[in-house]
Amino acid sequence: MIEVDNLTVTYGAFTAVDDVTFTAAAGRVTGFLGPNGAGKSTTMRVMTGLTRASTGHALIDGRRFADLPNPGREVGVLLDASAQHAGRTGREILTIAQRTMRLPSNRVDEMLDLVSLTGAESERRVRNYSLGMRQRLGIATALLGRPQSLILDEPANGLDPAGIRWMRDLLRGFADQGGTVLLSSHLLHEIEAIADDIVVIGNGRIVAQGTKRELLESAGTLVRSTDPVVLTAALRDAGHTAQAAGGTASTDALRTDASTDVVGRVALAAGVALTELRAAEGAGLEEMFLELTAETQREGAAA
Ligand SMILES: Nc1ncnc2c1ncn2[C@@H]1O[C@H](COP(=O)(O)OP(=O)(O)OP(=O)(O)O)[C@@H](O)[C@H]1O
Repeated sequence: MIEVDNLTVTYGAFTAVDDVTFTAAAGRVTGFLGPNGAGKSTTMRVMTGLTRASTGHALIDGRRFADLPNPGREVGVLLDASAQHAGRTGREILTIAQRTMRLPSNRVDEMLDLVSLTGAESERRVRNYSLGMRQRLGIATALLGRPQSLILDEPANGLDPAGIRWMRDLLRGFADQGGTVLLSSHLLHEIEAIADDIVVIGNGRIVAQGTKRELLESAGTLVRSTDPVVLTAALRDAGHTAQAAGGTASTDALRTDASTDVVGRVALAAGVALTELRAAEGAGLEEMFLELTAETQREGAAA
């Protein structure tokens, strides 16, 4: 289990992480989702002892990373796949990690097999690896010490579709065996496809968290009509929320907390023809994410 309690990180006058609290539970995949610059990497750097918390703390199975006697055996970390020593081969990098963690030497070949790096590829210098190969090597390094927890920053970055599927299955299997997986992404569909629990961060603050199901249910109903202005007013008069879906005014789609049958009745009474009516779940997490982070997005801020 990974616990983050009231974590704040400031750089001078700038607050990169602002009183963040969440838990990534054992046996579950927790997706840490947010736009660029939201504070995901900074939070993960605190978890792994690379950045100091200004206040609050992050614990891995009840202990700070710095207090773990052999950290690689407790928590597998992949923060930046390109940060590996470019002049070493993949095999050398794994072998050094294997020795540092005092693991049996056959773990290196086991991990190379697991991440599908061939013998020839493992002898190639990392500077000649593709980004996807670096990610695979990074995941191999993270898993080497049979840790109970994984902390992965944008692990799908650079993987092709088959690689993304492979990683998803790997992390699912890890969680199903009781492991804790925390992975960050700004790729909403990736998180939606893999996560059990989701923590959404924007401008250093948690803007939503819960199980994927809860967050999708809270997405409400999506409705398109011939007259969104009249329908918005009618829904609000009936005591419901109604706003442009996706946080923009340039669409005829509305999101409301009213159920689909209520929307149908309100629209009929208001004389508005509906062109689409469905649970917003089908629209996926993306709209909710855009809406939740509209104020914190760079594009949103510039608009
Ligand atoms: N050492 C530092 N000094 C000053 N500001 C920093 C430092 N490290 C990070 N920041 C700032 O903190 C904010 C959060 O950055 P962070 O890397 O945690 O975001 P992120 O959510 O991981 O974004 P991305 O998806 O782009 O990787 C950014 O505005 C960043 O510029």
